[in-house]
Amino acid sequence: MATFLKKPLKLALVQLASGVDKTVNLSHARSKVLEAAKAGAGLIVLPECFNSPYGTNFFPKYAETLLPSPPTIEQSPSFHALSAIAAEANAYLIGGSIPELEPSTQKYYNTSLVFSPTGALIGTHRKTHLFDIDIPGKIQFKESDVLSPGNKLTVIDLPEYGKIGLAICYDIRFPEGAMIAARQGAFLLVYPGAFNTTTGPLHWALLGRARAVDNQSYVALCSPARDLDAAYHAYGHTLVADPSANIVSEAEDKETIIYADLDNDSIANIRSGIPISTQRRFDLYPDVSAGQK
Ligand SMILES: NC(=O)CC(=O)C(=O)O
Repeated sequence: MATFLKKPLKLALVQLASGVDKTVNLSHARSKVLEAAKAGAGLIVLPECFNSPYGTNFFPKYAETLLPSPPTIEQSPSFHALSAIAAEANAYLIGGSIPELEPSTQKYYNTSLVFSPTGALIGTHRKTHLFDIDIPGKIQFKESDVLSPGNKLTVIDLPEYGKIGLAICYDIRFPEGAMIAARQGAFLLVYPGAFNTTTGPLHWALLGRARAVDNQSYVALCSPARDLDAAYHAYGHTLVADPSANIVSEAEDKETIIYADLDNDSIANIRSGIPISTQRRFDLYPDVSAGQK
């Protein structure tokens, strides 16, 4: 039987309620991550923009400098908090995302930081597809007013478990990155995200299940809790889809932690029963994963 996930993994997704105070957000994230670790989670995920409100007017105010790495604590309190939390929890930690300012170019990014159980930085992802939408009478949002897009896809190796693909929110609407990660062996595709009360009911679970069925991998979507006093109303509904595209765990809109037990058999069985990964007709269409590393 093929191995994608080297040993069973308890995954925890923290649907965090964040506010305007970054220091409070960081210490609240710490307590929820430690709670998840106590429950046995080996990989813990925070939501998109977990240390700030979500909105283009907030990004410059909350942005931190991550390069050159490692930043000082003054340059990035969130980097240092996440590193310390991962080590204290003794778990892999995907730090949702934070607004980043790259000093040499003065460009802003929406960036995710991933830490090992020793607190070492093992990966970063800058949101590659910016959330620019206009649904008249419902929602207008233009991340590109402030943010620049990242220019790389991200696959990270968790040595004890295997590979994961990492992308942020709107990135999930573009299936190519997920397929590349899966074809490189990822057992899990993780999306810290903040859909809203218009696009969430329409597409959030559908996209999570779609990326799972396309790639026969686990998919994790981690949202902030909904705050009706905030300018942006996050959908919530943090969820995990299994490699057969069943939703195995899903939150409502309030703060909570959801868990899922991931195992290799669930991946290997569906891939052997419906072997789409070996049935592709690259003679009819290009192999989108060719040349990616
Ligand atoms: N917030 C996002 O990046 C994406 C989103 O809400 C959507 O695609 O819908």
